[in-house]
Amino acid sequence: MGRADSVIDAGELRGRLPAAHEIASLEAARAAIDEVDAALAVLLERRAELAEVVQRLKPVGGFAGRDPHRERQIVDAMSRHAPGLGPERLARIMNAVIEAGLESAEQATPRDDR
Ligand SMILES: O=C(O)C(=O)C[C@]1(C(=O)O)C=C[C@@H](O)C=C1
Repeated sequence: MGRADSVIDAGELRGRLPAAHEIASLEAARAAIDEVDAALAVLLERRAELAEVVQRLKPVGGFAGRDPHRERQIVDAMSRHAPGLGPERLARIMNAVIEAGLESAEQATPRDDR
């Protein structure tokens, strides 16, 4: 499902992650969560770095240049990989992720036009 030149194939990643239904103890479930969260942290940080680049390239970056259409596209695309979570929850999660990225970009490269 990933692009040919993609370094992260979402389908392949799903297969390598701990399978929830195979976990029976609290300790094992928390250990699996810790593992997933470590990967999530790496991905979230990289995503914020990429979003920062976008802010520098866009004619109007930061919160002032927020693009609801693009954000809907992101959630729709992600929904296909996370049908169990559902688009509404995913939209709330991604709203927080996007806002954190914009805040982080603002700190890294403060703009004087907002
Ligand atoms: O794609 C953009 O235009 C961005 O600024 C990046 C991004 C994102 O974090 O993905 C951030 C804010 C926009 O509202 C939409 C998407």
